[in-house]
Amino acid sequence: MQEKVERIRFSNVSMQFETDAGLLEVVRDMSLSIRQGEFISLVGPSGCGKTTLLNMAAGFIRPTSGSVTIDGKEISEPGPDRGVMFQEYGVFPWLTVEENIGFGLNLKINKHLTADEKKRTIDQYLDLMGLADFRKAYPKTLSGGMRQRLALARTYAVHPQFILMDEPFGALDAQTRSAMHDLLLNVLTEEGKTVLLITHSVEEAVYLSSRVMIISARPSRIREVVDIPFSYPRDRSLLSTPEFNALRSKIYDSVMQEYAAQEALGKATLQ
Ligand SMILES: Nc1ncnc2c1ncn2[C@@H]1O[C@H](COP(=O)(O)OP(=O)(O)OP(=O)(O)O)[C@@H](O)[C@H]1O
Repeated sequence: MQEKVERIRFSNVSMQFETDAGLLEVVRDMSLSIRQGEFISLVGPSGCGKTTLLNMAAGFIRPTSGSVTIDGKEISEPGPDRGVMFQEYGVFPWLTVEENIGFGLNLKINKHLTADEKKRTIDQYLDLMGLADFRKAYPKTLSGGMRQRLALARTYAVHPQFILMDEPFGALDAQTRSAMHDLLLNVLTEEGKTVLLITHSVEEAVYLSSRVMIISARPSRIREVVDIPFSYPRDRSLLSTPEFNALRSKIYDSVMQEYAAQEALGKATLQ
């Protein structure tokens, strides 16, 4: 099999934050690489530094030491090659559905697009996400699942090469969450994106990812990288196979050990 090219690389990354209680060491000497077309999930205890890592890849913050690069070039700021999606704040409440999808298309970076091309892209994503009947609606009138579909459409419409997602489905009910997983997998299979996802759901991580990285308690390092051997496209029948359940249990056990370590750390800090 041909080796896929490396796109994002964390090299010996450390991160410390100044806090009222002193210096907080969040990430210690972490190295990891993400290859073209991979779907990587980060799982680990709350507060271990997952969002901090994603923020570095997004270009929102820079590490205290070490480097984070895309195609060998140091990331120094956010860029249109990276679409970022959070649990909340994924959509602008003051814009309609179609204006939200069109937002990124109207930025300076896309000034080469004609009005016709923008409209076609907006229509395409309205259809793909099942939002065509709501194009003039404002986000507050949509359900949680529809808002997340809109956030996904907005992220996708500008065709980023990388999708960085921080617990994007955390607030959704189980059914909507499942529907979003399958929608995401469909779109990804069509467009071959490289994805970094943070999730607290081990099942979600195993179902969606090609590799799952288990992050340790603080100061975080990579405890384990688990290859997920199931081919794409995937469907929900995978969830009831013994292979899926074995991987889920194995990862869950590792994550729970790190949760216990993080909790002990919290108690030690409180003493
Ligand atoms: N700008 C900052 N200044 C000070 N401390 C920070 C800052 N950003 C993050 N932290 C601290 O760094 C630690 C890691 O935070 P981070 O949000 O990366 O964790 P996480 O693994 O994503 O957590 P969760 O799973 O709960 O979202 C936390 O203790 C947090 O309080």
